[in-house]
Amino acid sequence: MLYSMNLKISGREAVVVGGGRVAQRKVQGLLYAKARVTVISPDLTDGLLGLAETGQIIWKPKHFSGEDLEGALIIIAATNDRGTNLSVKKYAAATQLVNIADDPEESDFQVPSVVKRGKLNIAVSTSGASPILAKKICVQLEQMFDQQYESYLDFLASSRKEIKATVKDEGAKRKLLRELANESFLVADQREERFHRLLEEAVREEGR
Ligand SMILES: C[C@@]1(CC(=O)O)C2=NC(=C\c3[nH]c(c(CCC(=O)O)c3CC(=O)O)Cc3[nH]c(c(CC(=O)O)c3CCC(=O)O)/C=C3\N/C(=C\2)[C@@H](CCC(=O)O)[C@]3(C)CC(=O)O)/[C@H]1CCC(=O)O
Ligand SMILES: NC(=O)c1ccc[n+]([C@@H]2O[C@H](COP(=O)([O-])OP(=O)(O)OC[C@H]3O[C@@H](n4cnc5c(N)ncnc54)[C@H](O)[C@@H]3O)[C@@H](O)[C@H]2O)c1
Repeated sequence: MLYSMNLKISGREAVVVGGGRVAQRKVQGLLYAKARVTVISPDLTDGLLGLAETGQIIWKPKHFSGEDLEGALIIIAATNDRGTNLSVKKYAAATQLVNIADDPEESDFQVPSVVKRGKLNIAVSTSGASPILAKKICVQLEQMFDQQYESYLDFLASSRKEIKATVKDEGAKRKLLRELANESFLVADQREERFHRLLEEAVREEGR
């Protein structure tokens, strides 16, 4: 069974072995999360070459060897050579997290398909059964959770902060937080005013 978590990898070292289409997709995800990415491969896709030329990734133009993994938290083996991919796993320390592009069973983690709406992050995994289905489900979720969720989550984050700072009573706090998760707050129109009215009411009740 897989354990789901959202890793904070900003500033951490990631090594990607291979410079093809799959490597490029994984590198884009790692850069989005602000990891420091090094790619080990004799060649690169045009996309990866652009990232190397602009200093967004470090490129070591060579075939893989064990010392390439030093200092990495996350390692992705994405070459088209099965023997190389398996030897990446063999050379990695037990404390390093390895993903093997052609071997879900031997991987320490699998990369899910993801829908991002600002702070909302929906990850879908089929545990390697069908990455294509995972993608398809995400396309459906994109319809269900549209663009307005981005500002909705910003609103929820800031109002939650305000509630935690102002309301002392745990019951009243929970009631307010539940209320904001109500669909009627999804639409931006007048939600700030509505929220502040509810907040004032809760504070007034507490003062009685
Ligand atoms: C979700 C996504 C994330 C990402 O890679 O970023 C992802 N694969 C995506 C796409 C995709 N994968 C494949 C095709 C070509 C299909 C075709 O056309 O033939 C396409 C489509 C394309 O490339 O466009 C084929 C494939 N995939 C794996 C193998 C090896 C094997 O299974 O042995 C093979 C070759 C054998 C085969 O064909 O089955 C293995 C894995 N792929 C996973 C994730 C992990 C399981 C996730 C899960 O189960 O949910 C896992 C286990 C490991 C990992 O990579 O972490 C991403 C969608 C991105 C998005 O959402 O936009
Ligand atoms: N996990 C996934 O999402 C997924 C999706 C599709 C395919 N795959 C599998 O991933 C693998 C890679 O697919 P691709 O389309 O990116 O292949 P690709 O042929 O486009 O790229 C392979 C890259 O690996 C490099 N490489 C080969 N041997 C190397 C070595 N010894 N050291 C360093 N780099 C080396 C090549 O130079 C090339 O840059 C394939 O095995 C494929 O079956 C995985």
